[in-house]
Amino acid sequence: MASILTNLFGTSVLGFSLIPLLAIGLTVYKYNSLDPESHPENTQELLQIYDFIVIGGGSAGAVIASRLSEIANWTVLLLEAGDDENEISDIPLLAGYTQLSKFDWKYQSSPSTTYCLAMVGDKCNWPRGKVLGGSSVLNAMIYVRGNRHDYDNWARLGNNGWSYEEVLPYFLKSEDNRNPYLTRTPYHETGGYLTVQEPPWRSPLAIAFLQAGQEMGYENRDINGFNQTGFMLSQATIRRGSRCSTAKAFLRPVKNRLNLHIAMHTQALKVLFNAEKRAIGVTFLRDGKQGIVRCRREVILSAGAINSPQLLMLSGIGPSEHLTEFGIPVISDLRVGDNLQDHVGLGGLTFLVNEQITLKRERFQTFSVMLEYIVKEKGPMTTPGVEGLAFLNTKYANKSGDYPDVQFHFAPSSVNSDGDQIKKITGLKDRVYNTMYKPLRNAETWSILPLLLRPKSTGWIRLKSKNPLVQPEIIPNYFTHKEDIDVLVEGIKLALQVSNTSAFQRFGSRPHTIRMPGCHKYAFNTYEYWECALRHFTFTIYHPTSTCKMGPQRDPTAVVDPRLRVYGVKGLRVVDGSIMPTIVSGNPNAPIIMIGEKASDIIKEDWRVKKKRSVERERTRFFLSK
Ligand SMILES: Cc1cc2nc3c(=O)[nH]c(=O)nc-3n(C[C@H](O)[C@H](O)[C@H](O)COP(=O)(O)OP(=O)(O)OC[C@H]3O[C@@H](n4cnc5c(N)ncnc54)[C@H](O)[C@@H]3O)c2cc1C
Repeated sequence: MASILTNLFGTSVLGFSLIPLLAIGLTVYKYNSLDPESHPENTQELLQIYDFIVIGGGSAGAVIASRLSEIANWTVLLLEAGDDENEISDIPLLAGYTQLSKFDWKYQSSPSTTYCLAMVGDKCNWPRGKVLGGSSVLNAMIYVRGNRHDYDNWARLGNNGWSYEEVLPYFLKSEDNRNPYLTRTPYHETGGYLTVQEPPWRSPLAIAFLQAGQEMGYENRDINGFNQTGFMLSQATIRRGSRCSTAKAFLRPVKNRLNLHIAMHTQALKVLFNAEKRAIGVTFLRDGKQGIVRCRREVILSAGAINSPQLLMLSGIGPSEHLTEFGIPVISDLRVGDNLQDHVGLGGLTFLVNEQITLKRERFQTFSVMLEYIVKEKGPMTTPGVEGLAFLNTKYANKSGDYPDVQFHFAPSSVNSDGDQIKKITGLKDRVYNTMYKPLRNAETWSILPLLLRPKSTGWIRLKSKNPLVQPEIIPNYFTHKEDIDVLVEGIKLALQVSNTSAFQRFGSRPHTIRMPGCHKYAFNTYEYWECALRHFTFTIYHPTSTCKMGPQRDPTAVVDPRLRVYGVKGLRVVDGSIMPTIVSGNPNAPIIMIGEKASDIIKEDWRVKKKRSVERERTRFFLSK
C-alpha cells in the first residue's frame, strides 16, 4: 500500500498524512472483511431456496460448504446450531475449558453398571462441538490419519473408491503442513486450507517418550506416513500457535462468497420429503422462531455421529420398530443409530517424577506465559497437552506388525495438574478424585492414555423423545466383548514399561499406586485390578463414529451407499464421522475432513461438474514419488 500511496501522492505526502490515509483506505477497502482469517458473518436474511443445504458446520460440514460453494452458480446454505468460536477456544492448552461451555452439546452416555462407574451417575460425559467448526473447536487438535488397512478394509466391504490409495490424495488436498522434514515426504503437502504442525512448545518429557519407544524396540517415525507402528511427537491442527479449526481453515477464507450463506444459532429440526421421497427442504429453529428453507438439489447432513442419526430418525429414516414406537411415519427403514463405535481406554493412569518438568497449572497460568502466547504465539499455551503419540502391538495384534491394536496419548500432566478442571469435565466422583488424585496436588506427574484402536463392542443411538431438543439416548456398550479388556490390559502393561525405561528412570519415574475406590479387593497391577479400573475410569476419548454406516446395497446394516446417498430416499446424503463403516485406527478429525473433501468431489461428479485437477495431481505426484 505504501508504494501505491507513494506513486499516487509522492513521498512528501507520506511523512505527515500516512495514518489518516491508511485509516480511510482500510475503511474503504473493508480490510477486516478481506482478511482471510477474520470471522465469517452470520447471514441474517436467508433465501427461500438454495441448491444445497448443509446441516452442521463441523469437521466435515465446514469442508463441504466451502468446497460446494466453489461452484459459482450453486447457492449453498450452511445451518449451524452453535455460535462462532472465540479467542479462548483458540488457545491449545485451554482445550479442556471449552467442554461444558456454550460450545458443547453436553451429552452423556446412559447410566451403566459395567462401565463409567467412577463418574457421577455412572455416566460418561460425551462432549460434542455446538459451534461453527463443530468438535474441531473442542478437540485436542491431534492430527492422525489412521491405518492404511482401515481404508482397504472399507473397500473390501464393498465401498468402492475408499481404499487407502484412493483416500490419501484427499488428506493431501487439505493439508498445509508447516514442518519441512515432513513435507519432504510424499505423505504430506503444503498449500491446503488446513494447517498442520508440531506444537511449537514441549516439555523435556516429550523427548524422553520418544527415547522410551526406541528402548522398547519401536521406531520414531511419522505415524501418518507409510507405516503406523511407532512413536512420534504429536502433529496437530495448529496455525502459528493457535487452534486451526475447520471453520478457521475452510470457511474464513471463503466467507465473502456471495453464494455461501452461513446461519448460526440455527438448529435443523427435520428434513422434509415430497411424495417421491426426495428431500426438498429443512425445518429449523433460529433464535426461538421456527422456519423452513427449501433446496433444489440436495440436503447434506453433517451433524456428527450423534445428531445425524437423531435427525434422520426424527425425519422418518431409521429402524421402523423404533420410529413406530414414537409415532414417526417411516420413510425408509434403515439401521440408523446402530454400529456406534468409540475409542475407549483407561483414564487416570498416572506416573510420578522427581523433577520440576511437568505441565502444572501454577507453571503455565502465569502472566509471562500468557504474554509469550499473546505477543510471540509461543510457549506452553501452544501445546494441546498431548505431546507424544504411539501405536503399539500387544500380543493380540495382527502378526503383520503394521496394524497396531493400541494407541498411547502421552501427556506431561495428569488429572491433578489443572486444579479440578479435569475432574469437572470427566465427571469424576468426589470419592475417586479425593482418594486418588487430590493427594497428587503438589506432585510432578505425567500420564499415558492407553486406548483400544478397534473395539469389538459396539453400541447404539436411539431417540428418547420426538422432541428434537431432547438429547438422544447414547448406549456405548463398552467392554461387552472380553477381548476388548484383554487388549487394553496388555496396553496398560506396555504403558508401565515406558516408565521403566532408562529415559524415564533418569527422572525417577514410577507409577502412582493408590488404588481405585471400588477396586480395593484386587492387588495393584493384576488383570483383575486393571479390568476393574477400566470399568471405573472408563475413558472415552470422544471419538464416536459409524452410526450411519456406509455400505453396499447388499449390506442390510448400511444407511448410506459408497457415494454417501441415504438408501430409500433421494436428494439426501450423510457426510461426517457417522458414515465410517468401522472406526479408523486413530483420532478421527483428519479422516472426517478427508471424508468431507472426498464427498465434495463425489457430489460435484454426480452433478456433472467438470473435475478439478488438484486431486488427480496429488495422486500422480504420490505414485511418482513412491
Ligand atoms: C473433547 C474432544 C477432543 C477430541 N480430540 C480429538 C483430537 O485431538 N484429534 C482428533 O482427530 N479428533 C478428536 N476428537 C474427535 C473429532 O474432533 C470429531 O470426531 C470430529 O470433529 C467430528 O466431526 P463431525 O463432522 O462428524 O462432527 P462435528 O465436528 O461434531 O460437527 C457436527 C456439527 O453439526 C452441528 N449440529 C448438530 N446438530 C445440528 C442440527 N440439528 N442443526 C444444525 N447444526 C447441528 C454441531 O453443532 C456441530 O457443529 C475430539 C473430540 C472431542 C469432543
